[in-house]
Formats: sequence, C-alpha cells, structure tokens
Amino acid sequence: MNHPTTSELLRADGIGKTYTGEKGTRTEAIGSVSFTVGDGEFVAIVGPSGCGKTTLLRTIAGLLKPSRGELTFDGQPIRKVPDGFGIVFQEYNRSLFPWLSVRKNVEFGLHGLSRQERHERATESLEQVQLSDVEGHYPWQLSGGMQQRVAIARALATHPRVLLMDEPFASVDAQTRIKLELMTAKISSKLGLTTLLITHDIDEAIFLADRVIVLSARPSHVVTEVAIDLPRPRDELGAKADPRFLEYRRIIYDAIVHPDESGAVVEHASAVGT
Ligand SMILES: Nc1ncnc2c1ncn2[C@@H]1O[C@H](COP(=O)(O)OP(=O)(O)OP(=O)(O)O)[C@@H](O)[C@H]1O
Repeated sequence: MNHPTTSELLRADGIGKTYTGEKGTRTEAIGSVSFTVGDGEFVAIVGPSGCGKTTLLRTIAGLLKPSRGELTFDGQPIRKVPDGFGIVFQEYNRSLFPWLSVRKNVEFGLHGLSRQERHERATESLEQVQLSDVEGHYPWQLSGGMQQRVAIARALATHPRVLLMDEPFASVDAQTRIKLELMTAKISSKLGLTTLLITHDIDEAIFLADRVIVLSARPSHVVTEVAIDLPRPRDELGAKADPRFLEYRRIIYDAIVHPDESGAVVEHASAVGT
C-alpha cells in the first residue's frame, strides 16, 4: 500500500538560492523551485550533478537562508531547523562523534528529555536500525553502512515528523546500499514518516518514493514530477522487474537528459495531479 497523502506538510514556493563569493562572484544554484510534500508521503528529488540538490535540502532544513521564495512546515515559515525535522547527511563519518559510543551518539541532541527517556529513545531507534548489539562500540569500529545506520538512528530518536536525507547511501558499497534502502523503506512505512530524499540515483528514487521530483541543471527548476504507483512493501528484484518501474526510469532519465523535451515546467505539485 502506498503511503497516505492526507494533507500538505511541507511547501516550497519559488525557492531560489544564489551564492555570493568573497570577490562578489555570484552562483545561481537554485533558480526557482516549487513543490509540496504531503503528511506521510515519501518524496525523492533527483537531478543532474551540481544542480543544487544539497543546497535545496539544506535550505528546506533551515540550515541555509533562501535568496528568494517561501518555505513552510505545517503552515509555519521555516527560519531555522524546525523541531520535528530529522536530518541524515551523506558524510556519516563527519556527522558522528568518534569519541562517543554508538548509544551516546544517538542520545546526543535529545535535549529536554530525562535520562531515562533518552535511554529509551536510543534503545528503540537502535532496534529500528538493528544495531542494538553494538551500542557500546565507537563509530570508527563499525563499517560505513553501520555508521550510516547510527546516523539514521540518531535522527529517528528525535521522533521526527519529517526525515530529510541527503544522498544518505552514496558512500557505501552497492550491496550495503540495497540493504539500507530496504531498511529505510521499512522504517518509513512503519512509522508513517514524511520523508524527503535527495539522490542522484534514479532507481533508488523510484524504489523508495511515492513521488519523484526531477530538477533541471543549474539554476534548477522542477522539470517534472512522477507519481510512483508500485505496491508496497517493495522488494528490490520484484519492483525493478515491474514494467512500470522501467517506464518510470525512462521518463525520469529523459527528463534529466532532455529536460526541454519533457513538457512544460511544473511549478506546483498540484499541477501534475499526483
Ligand atoms: N557555499 C557555496 N558557495 C558558493 N557556491 C556553492 C556553495 N555550495 C554550493 N555551491 C555551488 O552551487 C551549485 C550547486 O551545488 P550543490 O552541492 O547544491 O549541488 P548538488 O546537486 O548537490 O551537487 P552533486 O550532485 O554534485 O552533489 C554548484 O555549482 C556549487 O559549486
């Protein structure tokens, strides 16, 4: 079953970002991007290298100020990282503290909770990513895939309403990547998490998402959006053998490689009748 898309939780309205360098050089990373994400929906954003995907995610997360446009979370403007956002970055080795155990890394950042609550949250989220048995280890004693699972557990421990993921599986080997994708799909479905995934991998986007948003090259705009009508739970081999999977791959590939032939620029998710 696909995730329910009951009400809008995130909205980007004409978001743009222009970086200004030290010598006044300007890089227009994001031209104008608009989309919405429904409560409980899994949305993937794909686009060519350098089109501003990371910039967009950091902007949505409240870590970067947009140069133009408006972002809202549950109807409220995003000015800083909102409570209720969990973020997972590509560089797990830079986001984990090497001097803290796996458990302490997961508990880190759980402000305002009692010691017992922090302990319970960490126990629960380490179970979700199947790392309970290494909670006393240090990150550098774990494989790359396990370290990324710690980073995911840390995000889950905050009980986020929205999980933002920036190329989370780009730095692990292909087999680990498949396992992490399956784990993410399972957790996201089970918790009904609203998830926004940035990836350059078209297959990953189709396999995981309810909807894929395709960005153009820099300065980026939305080229098209594709609703992914594949049953859940999905398994890698079954989903990828489905003729619809191949058709989605073709549409998205064409939109990235030949954006001008993909039809009109889509300004709002609602415009594509997803
Ligand atoms: N802090 C910065 N200052 C100036 N320019 C930047 C900065 N960060 C990113 N850029 C530029 O903005 C553009 C978009 O970069 P960004 O990393 O967001 O793209 P991306 O789609 O995530 O790239 P990739 O697919 O290679 O990961 C690039 O031209 C990049 O050089």
